[in-house]
Amino acid sequence: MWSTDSPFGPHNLPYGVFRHGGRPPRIGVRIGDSVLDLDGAEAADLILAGGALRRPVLNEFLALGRPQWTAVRHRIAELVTREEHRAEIEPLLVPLAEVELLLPFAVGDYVDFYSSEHHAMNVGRIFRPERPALPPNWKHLPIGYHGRAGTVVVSGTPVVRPSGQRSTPEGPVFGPSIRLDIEAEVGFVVGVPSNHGEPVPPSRFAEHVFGVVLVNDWSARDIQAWEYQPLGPFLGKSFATSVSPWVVPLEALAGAWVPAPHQDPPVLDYLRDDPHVGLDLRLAVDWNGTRISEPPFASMYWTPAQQLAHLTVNGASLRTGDLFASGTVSGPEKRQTGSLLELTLGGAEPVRLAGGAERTFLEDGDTITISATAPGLGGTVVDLGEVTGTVKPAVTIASLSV
Ligand SMILES: O=C(O)/C=C/C(=O)CC(=O)CC(=O)O
Ligand SMILES: [Ca+2]
Ligand SMILES: [Mg+2]
Repeated sequence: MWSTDSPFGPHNLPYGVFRHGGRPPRIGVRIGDSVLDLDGAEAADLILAGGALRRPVLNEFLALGRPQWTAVRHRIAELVTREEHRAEIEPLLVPLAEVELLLPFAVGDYVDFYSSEHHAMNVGRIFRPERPALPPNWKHLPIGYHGRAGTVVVSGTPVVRPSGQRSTPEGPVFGPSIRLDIEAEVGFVVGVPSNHGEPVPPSRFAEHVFGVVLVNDWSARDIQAWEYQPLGPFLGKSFATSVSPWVVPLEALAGAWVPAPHQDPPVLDYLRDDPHVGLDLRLAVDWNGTRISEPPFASMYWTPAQQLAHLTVNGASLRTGDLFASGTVSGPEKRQTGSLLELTLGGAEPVRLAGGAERTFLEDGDTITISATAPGLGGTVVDLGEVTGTVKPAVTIASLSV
């Protein structure tokens, strides 16, 4: 049976969807280096969830709401910690190494925020050197945009280098991006929908949000810089957004809430959260195996509850499976930035990787892995797993049948 010594012990219990032995996708929960087959557990009446665990995605389970999430979590914890259940669950355990992990939920709407003050300052200086680094609205509302849910992919999915327009002194040219970048982010997964027309205040965050994934918001900086004004990110970010395969329930992060940075000027009433707290998630970014950055999520200026309140304040409704990402996580130090744009100062200062290779932006064949841990209750550690992706060469127009 498992103990909390493992960062994937019974205090974590993240949910995912896996394929094993040629069978259709099933919902499972990670425990240690195994996956507990929850489809099998519900079929055997070891867990009662009204059939929601016998589906190929988490959505029906996500829609059940917090009382049911808690009940199922307690039951799973019992099953994996009590000796009396060993014989029942042993046939339902699959080695992690033998499974393929799939996108765990059907993504509804996808929103990406811009909530790290350090990131916004850094990018502002690089993209708009002639203007104040922070736009005038930045400290009054969590800036965001609606992204492309259909290109959210699970960790491990190859990322094909996008082609598009970029600006040159001779005018715009078309071709594969030459400034392909990453953005290390944290994504929040909505379970319980809201009514169209009714804002969701910060106090109701935990009623609606089920849990957390890690996000890499791949970004083509050259395409982005040319296209984004005045409407915001479009093709420079819509080609792929990778998420980690394990959705870590908010309950597993109960020991990770910390006071969020003080907000000055004070925010408008609808954005006031009490307590004003963020999550102490410690991210790490590896480039071809070299650790290049350790972004601290606790430094985010806008909290997830404020982001949720803002994105619904106009009456926009939430749907099960909606994903809202925090925005790039960058701390105050250079080795804490969540994008290569920042780490290389806009491509001016290369990063040296193990083996001596120098990089500014991503080359074909490069692999980026974002991982994270959080403090758990009682001195434990909660592992959020990782989101990884390898860059594949651009598909050239000539190779397509037009
Ligand atoms: O400042 C800009 O024009 C652009 C900023 C970004 O690209 C960042 C973005 O996608 C939002 C974020 O991840 O923080
Ligand atoms: Ca982003
Ligand atoms: Mg994206």
